[in-house]
Amino acid sequence: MMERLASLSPRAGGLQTSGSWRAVSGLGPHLEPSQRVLKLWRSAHAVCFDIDCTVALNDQLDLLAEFMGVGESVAAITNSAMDGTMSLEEALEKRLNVINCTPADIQAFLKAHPAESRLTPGARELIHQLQGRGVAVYLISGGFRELCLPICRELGVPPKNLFANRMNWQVDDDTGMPTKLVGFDVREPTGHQGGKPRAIAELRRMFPYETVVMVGDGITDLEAVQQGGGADLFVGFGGVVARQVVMEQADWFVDSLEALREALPRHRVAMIGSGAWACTAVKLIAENMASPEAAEKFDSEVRMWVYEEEVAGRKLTELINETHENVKYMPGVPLGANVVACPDLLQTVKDATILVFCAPHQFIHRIVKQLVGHISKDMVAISLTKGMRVRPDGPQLISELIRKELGVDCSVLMGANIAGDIARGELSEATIAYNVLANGQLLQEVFERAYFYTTLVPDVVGAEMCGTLKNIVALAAGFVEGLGLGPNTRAAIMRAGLNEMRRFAKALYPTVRDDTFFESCGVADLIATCYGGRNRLVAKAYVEAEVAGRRASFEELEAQLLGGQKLQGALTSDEVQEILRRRGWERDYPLFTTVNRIVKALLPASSITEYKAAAALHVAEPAEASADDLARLALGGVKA
Ligand SMILES: NC(=O)C1=CN([C@@H]2O[C@H](COP(=O)(O)OP(=O)(O)OC[C@H]3O[C@@H](n4cnc5c(N)ncnc54)[C@H](O)[C@@H]3O)[C@@H](O)[C@H]2O)C=CC1
Ligand SMILES: O=C(CO)COP(=O)(O)O
Repeated sequence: MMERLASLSPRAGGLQTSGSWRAVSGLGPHLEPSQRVLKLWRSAHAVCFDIDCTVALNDQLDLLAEFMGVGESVAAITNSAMDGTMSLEEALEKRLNVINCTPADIQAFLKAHPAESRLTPGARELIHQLQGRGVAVYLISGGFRELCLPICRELGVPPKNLFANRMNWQVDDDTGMPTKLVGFDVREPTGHQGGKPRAIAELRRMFPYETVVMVGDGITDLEAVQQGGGADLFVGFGGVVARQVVMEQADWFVDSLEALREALPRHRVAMIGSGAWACTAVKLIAENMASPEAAEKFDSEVRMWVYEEEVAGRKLTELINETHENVKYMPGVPLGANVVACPDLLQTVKDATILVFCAPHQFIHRIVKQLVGHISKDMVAISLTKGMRVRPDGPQLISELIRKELGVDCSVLMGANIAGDIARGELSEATIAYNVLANGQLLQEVFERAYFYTTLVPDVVGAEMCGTLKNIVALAAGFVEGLGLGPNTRAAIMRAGLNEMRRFAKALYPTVRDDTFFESCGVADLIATCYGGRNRLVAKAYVEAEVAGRRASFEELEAQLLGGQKLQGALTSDEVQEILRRRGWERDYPLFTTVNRIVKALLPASSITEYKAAAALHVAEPAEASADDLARLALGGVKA
């Protein structure tokens, strides 16, 4: 086919584009797409397909005519319309007159020619793949609904996305049943010249599609880019019939739908971070990307940015690439042979379409700054980092930072996700919070595993506030555990913590939804972290050291106990306290305030059980609380 097309020379002289709103792309045939064309195809928000001789192997009306024994005379009229030598209205009218069928004839025709036998090879797969990427697919046909609907259904396109003509029937006065074909409903845009651009303009009025592509074989499809408000790109299809005018004027001319499918980009995921959770998350992602079902949509390779360091005299990236294991942060867990560790941040994100941020929160700002100017605005970002930044003008969540600095949409994944347990395949759940539903759904495909359930919620800020603030409550839970107290006290502290989390989140961001606190990112993460996390572990050790008279700072304990992993709660406590202090809210959040006073060694850890009183004390910084206050607290003598 390609050889035949290549040998056809474009029509001599200028192309007829009378009244067109933009110049055609130049003399064709354009058998290879230009960069501009590829970009439009790959960024399409909606793709409109012609049916006859495009997604279907025949012209449906011609096939019906053949079935009715008037094939030749109707085919001649069809070709005149497709080549532009007869108006569409006139051709439709003439063809229907010649066919002159009854409803029973149509039923018999559909039975003799089931929709699946009429599909062009590759049509179903292409449409399925486009829909899987969140692209809206429409069928816009100059044919008739009666014949096109079964094709629409067979292709998985919702019937409401079909634009086509309707036959008019004479109705029997006695039975009320249709009996005889008497023309067509002229109110449908598709029954007229310029009907396809009009249908597209109507779609654009209803939906915010930035880029719309029309794919078809005929002159009426080409019109879609020649009139204002129509499509942005016209792909001529010559796999069934190659029409000279279409071949010459199409922005891109293909002879197989497979070529369009192959030109769709595959997503590529890059992970930024290589600690315990980053490694576990990359393992989940790599398992998904390596699966045969993902091959059409995703590149199997997942690059992981590693903050380079030496481990046993070797570079960590080299060790990971040799052993497929992060021997320092997640030893004994195979990450997947398709994970490639990379010490160069820009190299890691090159060609990526999905960026996963999972570095400890104190490093994110520096990382993001290095990425500015190297990230396409189409990139889909997600943050797994739990924490926030505090600037003089107020708090900034990590997703806000990413969105603002890089100009990309940023979702978050938060939940009860102790990294080591998930790495061993223990069932867990997570919340994916999105701003753009299509991005949330795409990210679900990236993360969801049989042992890792994900739920979508439309509250990014709420989910991220939950993930951030529960780290403070986990410190309180660790203090309680270190004091040797039982479940009642831990539950009391967790309940009070949840209450402060919710109030604080809503005070800062009134759009935060209460429901979010019942998702995995809310109460479930609070429970998991208060019973099993690193914040709890270090806080417990802090109390034990204090009780044993060997005071150790959080930094010392982090280094001693976590082997390079980072504690987020102590920093977050300082950051949140800064906001409370500036806004004069310290007494409204007594648990947060008391935890911070303990973290800063202004109060003993035992004051956690009297957090209301402890927060009400006047504790001036940097001077510590008075010896009297401390003594009273230690003895449990202070009342709220
Ligand atoms: N570990 C867990 O179970 C979970 C962690 N998270 C969150 O995920 C985020 C990342 O935590 P993990 O992956 O567990 O990391 P981690 O705490 O296990 O490891 C620390 C990471 O920081 C890197 N690092 C050290 N210095 C750095 C620097 N100057 N610049 C950049 N990176 C540097 C290290 O190379 C290492 O990859 C945190 O916000 C944490 O709260 C969320 C859910 C579960
Ligand atoms: O966020 C976590 C679990 O969901 C991990 O918490 P830690 O950092 O306290 O281990």
